Amino acid sequence: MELDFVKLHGAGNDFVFIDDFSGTLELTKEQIAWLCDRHFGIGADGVILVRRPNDPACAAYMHYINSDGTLAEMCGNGVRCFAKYLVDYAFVDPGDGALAAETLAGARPLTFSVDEDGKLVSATVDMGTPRLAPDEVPTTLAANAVSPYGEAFVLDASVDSPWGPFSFTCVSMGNPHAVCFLDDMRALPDELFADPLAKSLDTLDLDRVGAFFENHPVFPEKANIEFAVVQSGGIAMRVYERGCGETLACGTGACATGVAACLSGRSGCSNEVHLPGGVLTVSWGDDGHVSMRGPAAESFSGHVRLPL
Ligand SMILES: N[C@H](CCC[C@H](N)C(=O)O)C(=O)O
Repeated sequence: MELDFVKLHGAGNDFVFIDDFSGTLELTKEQIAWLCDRHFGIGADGVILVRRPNDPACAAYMHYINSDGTLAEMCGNGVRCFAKYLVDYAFVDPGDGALAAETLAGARPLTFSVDEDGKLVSATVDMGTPRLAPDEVPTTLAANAVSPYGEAFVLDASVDSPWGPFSFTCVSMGNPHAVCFLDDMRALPDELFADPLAKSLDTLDLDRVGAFFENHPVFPEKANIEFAVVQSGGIAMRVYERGCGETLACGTGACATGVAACLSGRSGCSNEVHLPGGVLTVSWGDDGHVSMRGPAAESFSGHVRLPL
């Protein structure tokens, strides 16, 4: 099988885009894994197929697949890159300044800005309303708090691990997220840090602790695991993504973390989220919707012959 592709990223969270408007492309898990392989393939956190929308109000349907071949309901950085693909490759007029993307989690309206060549540079996405009820995340952890909207939710609930207990606040942005605020890293065991004398979010061994909780039974559909520190200048965050491992950024994860920080009283409801790949601005508005703003960039395009 031979394919044309375009490689794009949002704050370093990167994707292989393939035009599948005919809706005929079926890729196996092995082919997805090969496309995402950073040594033998193109290299990406996921694959996004651009398909004809079911909702006529939407410009196109974004079919997002994690690098392990599993489907995900929503992808925030992916939506901004999706908008860039649609604008830059003439599916949408750059002058429109707005479009709606259809996803498995529903339509996601967005506005975008373009450069002097009419190429999209950033987008602000309406990420919808966070779902907090345990059965909507989903998690088997019991609700222990009530949100300002009267929703029972899981706040800083302790889950044990080989390295002691970690506390999670659970939020769905269409996909499941568990946010752990590292309020006191000194309490964590030295073995979890590359430099025990300088315990920090940056030196936390995410491949061990993230993988453990991604697959924990309290998350029946697995979960994206965020570790965050609320600081005066915003929220620092790293993410171990369901079906991908650590990524440089996660849009839905940044939204979930902003919502969790607000719900827990650690911050207000508008935050700059600082990730290894860049900064995303998230706001949980009075209308209950979360707005996410951030960049989108094209790395390269090409043609590939899949070996499988
Ligand atoms: N990186 C994506 C999230 C992908 C979520 C996926 N890993 C899942 O299984 O939910 C984002 O920017 O929102």
